[in-house]
Amino acid sequence: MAKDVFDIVIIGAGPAGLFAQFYAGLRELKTALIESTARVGGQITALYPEKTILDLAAFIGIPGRDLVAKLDQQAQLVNGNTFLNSEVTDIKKTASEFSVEINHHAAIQAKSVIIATGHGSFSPRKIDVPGASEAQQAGLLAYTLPDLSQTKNQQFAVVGGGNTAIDYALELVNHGKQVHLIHRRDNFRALESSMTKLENSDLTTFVTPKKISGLTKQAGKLLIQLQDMHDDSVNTLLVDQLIAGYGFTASFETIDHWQDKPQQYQQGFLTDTAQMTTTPGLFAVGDAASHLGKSDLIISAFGEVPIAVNQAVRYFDPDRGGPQHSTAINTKEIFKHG
Ligand SMILES: Cc1cc2nc3c(=O)[nH]c(=O)nc-3n(C[C@H](O)[C@H](O)[C@H](O)COP(=O)(O)OP(=O)(O)OC[C@H]3O[C@@H](n4cnc5c(N)ncnc54)[C@H](O)[C@@H]3O)c2cc1C
Repeated sequence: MAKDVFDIVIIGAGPAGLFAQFYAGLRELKTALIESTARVGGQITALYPEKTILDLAAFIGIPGRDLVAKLDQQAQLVNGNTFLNSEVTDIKKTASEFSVEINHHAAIQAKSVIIATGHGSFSPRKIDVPGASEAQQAGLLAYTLPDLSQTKNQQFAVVGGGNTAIDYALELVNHGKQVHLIHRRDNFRALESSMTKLENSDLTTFVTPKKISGLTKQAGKLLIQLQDMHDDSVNTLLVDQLIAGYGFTASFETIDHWQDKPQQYQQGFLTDTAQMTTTPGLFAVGDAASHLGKSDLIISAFGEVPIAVNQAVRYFDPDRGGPQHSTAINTKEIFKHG
């Protein structure tokens, strides 16, 4: 990771963090967007990508995944650095800067920080069966997709019945991989068009209604014991890798260990009208920001972002002035591809 000092480090790439990166780009700020998971979109990506969001100004309903795609596309118009699989494990304030620790080792320096962590870091729901931790250590069980360019002629199993599992299975099929989709029920709770694609693909085998009862390493592969949900009969399946797609849970545990953690209020950090927390230079937006009357809605996050970014500039560069209206911005100068 670069040793430069960023103008703003944005923690969390949910809707608030993604929009913050774009807006900060409009102000030509040097930003790093740090996200603990492998994917952007926060709660929308993790919990409800297929739901139609109805309460956003100007959209007569937009599916969650389409909103995330648009936010991501917009953030990529400007210069900004994005680091996925990177959890902020500590924040320390020095005399003039913030030191933001990533994954317990590397630290980056910033003049200001915007916390957009929602209700905490997402971590995958784990499989709790005999042999699971040994299989994970051996690289035969994973909770996110592997680098698919490195996998040739491999057989995968995906377990789970919701969006996460279906997204993983579809991604594998789209890369030409054989997928055994294991679920304890015959029905899946996922986007219909994704299910249709999987059902129409020769690469998918549905293994239902079955639950995994054990995992065993066998000559570099993984032997999955499967128990039938109707008659309890057991059979096995041998694959190169099992990907568990049980979804994610959010936790404040990591944030609770930050050294310069600002004062908390309800489920977030107490913010003033400048979106500043109780630590000067440390701002919060979206679900991570809390004050009397706050609504945890995407539209509220979008409104808080310009306030936080503009006040961050005022914090580290009081003479700079601004902001200007976006109509006065020369996109040829600011957008990466004019
Ligand atoms: C089922 C459901 C339906 C909803 N429907 C609607 C709706 O219709 N309309 C609406 O307006 N709102 C809706 N919401 C609420 C909306 O999703 C949230 O208000 C919104 O996601 C908040 O965005 P955010 O960017 O602040 O946080 P999040 O979306 O929570 O994103 C936070 C990101 O920060 C990351 N992160 C956390 N801690 C760290 C760390 N230490 N280091 C690095 N990264 C970290 C997380 O992994 C996550 O990606 C719904 C919520 C749920 C659960």
